[in-house]
Amino acid sequence: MTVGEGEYVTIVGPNGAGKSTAMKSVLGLTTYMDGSIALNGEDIAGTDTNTVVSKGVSYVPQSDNLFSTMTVRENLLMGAYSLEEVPEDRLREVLDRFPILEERQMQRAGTMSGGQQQMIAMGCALMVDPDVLLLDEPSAGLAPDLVVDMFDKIDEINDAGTAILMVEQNAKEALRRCDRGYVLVNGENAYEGPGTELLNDQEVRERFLGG
Ligand SMILES: Nc1ncnc2c1ncn2[C@@H]1O[C@H](COP(=O)(O)OP(=O)(O)OP(=O)(O)O)[C@@H](O)[C@H]1O
Repeated sequence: MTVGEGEYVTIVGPNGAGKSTAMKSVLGLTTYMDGSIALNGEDIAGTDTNTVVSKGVSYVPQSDNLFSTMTVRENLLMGAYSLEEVPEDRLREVLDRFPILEERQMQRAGTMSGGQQQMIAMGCALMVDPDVLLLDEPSAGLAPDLVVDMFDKIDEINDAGTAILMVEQNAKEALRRCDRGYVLVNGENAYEGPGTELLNDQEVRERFLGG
């Protein structure tokens, strides 16, 4: 799989295909037996997570992606934990990107709605101003109208220049929004191509998109 500069790439596929594992492998959060991982041409296989983040890759896990007893502001500052200094201007940019987080800065993260919690997690990941943002099922568990808001937010982040690699169960919407997509099956790329091409491919539709 590749993600180009500023590109928006989606991975879809059945449960257990290895989508989350692929992301965790990039971040050094799991072990793997084969394959290679490169960032800007540099081999980063086996690199520890902090170093991968410092090289411009950030990640929002599917669950357990925030500190529920800490405030929104504290959570965002934790996103910058790996940096030597808390970048005040970056905090400002993240709060501007998510106005609800600015309003609720002093609220405990665990008391906020599912959609808002997902925004906190995304805000945390953006604190390091990543070149590539990895998102594992950002729309999981959200009400349909919030799903649209979430995808709009991701579009905005991508439009601002951050490349996106996103795993999504909401496959049709994800493929509609992205530049390119992969359909992962049993740990292998079964199909790949521009999102709209996959969306219109009859075989992909029948096998993975519910017709
Ligand atoms: N290439 C692989 N080789 C061996 N085991 C793998 C591989 N990819 C994934 N697995 C194992 O398969 C299981 C499911 O993988 P993973 O959670 O990445 O799937 P997923 O596509 O993200 O599924 P879900 O949609 O349910 O989250 C995990 O236990 C993982 O360790």
